[in-house]
Amino acid sequence: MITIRNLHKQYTVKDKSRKRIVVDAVNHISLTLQDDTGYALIGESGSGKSTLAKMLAGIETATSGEIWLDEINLATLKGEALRRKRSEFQLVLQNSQSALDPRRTIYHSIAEPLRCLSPQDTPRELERIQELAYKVGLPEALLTRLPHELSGGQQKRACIARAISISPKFIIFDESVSGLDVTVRKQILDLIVRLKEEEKSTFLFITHDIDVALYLSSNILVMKEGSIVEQLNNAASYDDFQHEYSKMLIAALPLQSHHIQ
Ligand SMILES: Nc1ncnc2c1ncn2[C@@H]1O[C@H](COP(=O)(O)OP(=O)(O)OP(=O)(O)O)[C@@H](O)[C@H]1O
Repeated sequence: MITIRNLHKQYTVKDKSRKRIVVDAVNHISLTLQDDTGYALIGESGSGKSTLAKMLAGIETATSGEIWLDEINLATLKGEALRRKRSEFQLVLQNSQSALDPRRTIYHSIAEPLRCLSPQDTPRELERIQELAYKVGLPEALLTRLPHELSGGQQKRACIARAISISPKFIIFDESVSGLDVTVRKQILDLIVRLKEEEKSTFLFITHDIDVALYLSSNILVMKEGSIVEQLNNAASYDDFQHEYSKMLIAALPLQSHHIQ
């Protein structure tokens, strides 16, 4: 179980007149994410979704507040213990190309977390990487290629294989299907739905697209100006959203809403 307690993130930025102002990107959020459960987090651009994801993934430090994994407050860990617990949080970013080392093969990128956490002998590692490639629908022949030799969808599959390689407790997908064409986007969404069933991980899927959120999960969190304004546990359609802001997001959808087919 992941427990977020009063998590806060402030950035200091300069406004137009170069005066320093403080932005509350994430504003005292408290939240519990259950094991082996899928969640979708939606909100407009600038609502703080990525900042929350980065704090969960350990890329950003919180200004205040706590993140607990089961009975452990991550802030109390150091060194190897922290590295091990941190590896339980894997992040799949929107831009796969920047997430994969451009000079190393796809095999190497997928194997990296495994090598860091639990090095295995070469035949066992090879077997595991082949198994992961199969799981995410990545042809084995692509493992020896460099990232730029793969399509956007294939790169995404490689990033997902990397994230699940060490069977983490928690996987965060940050806008992970943005920028893919409609058909490829659907394939990756279906892959994520399947993996959610197969893997014993908690999934948090971050998107600004309410249709994508509904397609992926019935547990939906709505974020506005750094706060979670609505949390649904059995969402099945637009009608389930009650908060004014959620309704505004739905009203702002194009008339011919792009339900995922
Ligand atoms: N490194 C940073 N320095 C200063 N301000 C930042 C930084 N990162 C984010 N912010 C600000 O924090 C707020 C939340 O940004 P964040 O990227 O978390 O939103 P988001 O909901 O993920 O948006 P998007 O959907 O566009 O990615 C915004 O006002 C943003 O300008």
